[in-house]
Amino acid sequence: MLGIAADIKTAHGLGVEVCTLITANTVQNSHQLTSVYPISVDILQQQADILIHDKPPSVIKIGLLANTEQVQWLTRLLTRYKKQIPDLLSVYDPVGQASVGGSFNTLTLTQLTPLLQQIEVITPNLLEAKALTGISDVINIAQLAEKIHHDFSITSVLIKGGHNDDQQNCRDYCYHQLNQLNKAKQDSQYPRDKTKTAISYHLSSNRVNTHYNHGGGCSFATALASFLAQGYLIRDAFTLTKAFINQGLLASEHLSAENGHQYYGAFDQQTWPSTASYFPKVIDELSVTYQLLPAFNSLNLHGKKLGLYPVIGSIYWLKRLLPLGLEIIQLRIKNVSGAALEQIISEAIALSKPYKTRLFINDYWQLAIKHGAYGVHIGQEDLSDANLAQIQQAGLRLGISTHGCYEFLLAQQLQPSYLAIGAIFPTKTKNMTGQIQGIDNLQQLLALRPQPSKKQIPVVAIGGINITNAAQVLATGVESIAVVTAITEAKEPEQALKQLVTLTLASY
Ligand SMILES: Cc1ncc(COP(=O)(O)OP(=O)(O)O)c(N)n1
Ligand SMILES: Cc1nc(C(=O)O)sc1CCOP(=O)(O)O
Ligand SMILES: [Mg+2]
Repeated sequence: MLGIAADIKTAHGLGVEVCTLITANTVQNSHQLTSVYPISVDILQQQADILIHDKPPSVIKIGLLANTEQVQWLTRLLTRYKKQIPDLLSVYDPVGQASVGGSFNTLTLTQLTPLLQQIEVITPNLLEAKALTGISDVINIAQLAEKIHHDFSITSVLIKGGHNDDQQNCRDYCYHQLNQLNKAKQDSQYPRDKTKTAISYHLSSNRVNTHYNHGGGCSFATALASFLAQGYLIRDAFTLTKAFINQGLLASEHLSAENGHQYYGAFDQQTWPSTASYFPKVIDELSVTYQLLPAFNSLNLHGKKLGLYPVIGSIYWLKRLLPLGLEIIQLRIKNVSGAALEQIISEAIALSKPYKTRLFINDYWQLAIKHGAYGVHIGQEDLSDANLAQIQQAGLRLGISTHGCYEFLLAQQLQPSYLAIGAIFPTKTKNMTGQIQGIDNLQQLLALRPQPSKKQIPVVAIGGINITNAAQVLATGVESIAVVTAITEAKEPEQALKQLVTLTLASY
């Protein structure tokens, strides 16, 4: 393995246990690589055999492979491990050329192919992507990524932007085939557009001017493997990885400048990236479509707090809750369509008019516009079908569901009236498999908002919240908690609502 120190520092910085198998001793510094001394596959086999008895890996990150014997050995090893550990993921950083010049190996594509066919995630830079495809003249990232996926059946192809021409921005690209990743955590919500079999997007950040980037490629792949090992979905793992890399590069920017960018130094692996400014801009179909859309109207709270946000499924519940003086309620109708649906929505909107309560309609944005609702709540699955420009022009407020940092950053760019984060805890109201955030993730996502001095979009937490755990959720600083069953299935709903309102107000 190349960059063994970088790998260990990265994984430990991110709270992941790591075992390393060294495939070669290299003679290199940050200026040059002079020799590579491969380790025999006999030794590697013995190490793998003994380590697997300690603890099975959840992710294997592969870096330098020095010769064909090692490639063949690893191909056999991965084939065997995958039978033993069905959820095992492998991340391959196709190390070939050293960033400081010189080659680590002379492997051909034909020799590498059987191994590539065992890989789930690959992280080439532009030069490596060209070598993997045999395309030397085209700089169409999408074409390169799709060819890598197609030729080797690799589920996720992440092409790093470090070698691109753009001097201002470093744009990394992800092509992700929608089948089994992350195997361990099936994602019930994705893709937004259910007809798609693959998604692609860019993550873009300002280019950082530092020469302290030696080992950055290893750190990228190991950070990605570390986030995947912790159960993050690929889009969130990739976003966190980009933030981790930005954080490390920015940490050395001043050192590099101080020495006049004269020599190279080691990439500075740090810990969990928790500052909003390290996180990239998400560029996908949705952000491109709506890049010029103005911000949605705010909730006009005039210093008041949003408080408890009941999400209810009938006119019966609406009539029961409207007189209770809440700032916000959502009507979430499921399994009704046609005229009956329109009747319910129009009646709900009419019923809410005499009250100060802001009524949001879930999903049915056209009916919400038609009948003049205060706002509409749109989930990730509905985002590609909804016409956000129409909602905005009609003056309706918009709430968007998010589950993880990729969706949160993207939704934040759309400047809705509020953002929802869920599911905080397991819930029986909706299938949220693979999307349970917990308190830690909620806190991490809240840190992705702009500094309090800038305009912050209110955040609502949802999913499995009840009287027992509400205080814990509110302690994170969310503006509101949204609940379904904590009210609708309570023995005494008004009493439960009152308790939740008290807890919410006490948290401000
Ligand atoms: C406040 C709030 N947050 C999230 C949701 C979930 O919306 P969505 O993802 O569209 O799922 P459904 O509610 O439509 O099943 C919500 N409704 N409200
Ligand atoms: C409707 C819904 N959306 C969620 C999300 O995370 O987007 S969680 C959820 C269910 C909320 O119901 P309860 O309060 O009964 O757990
Ligand atoms: Mg919805």
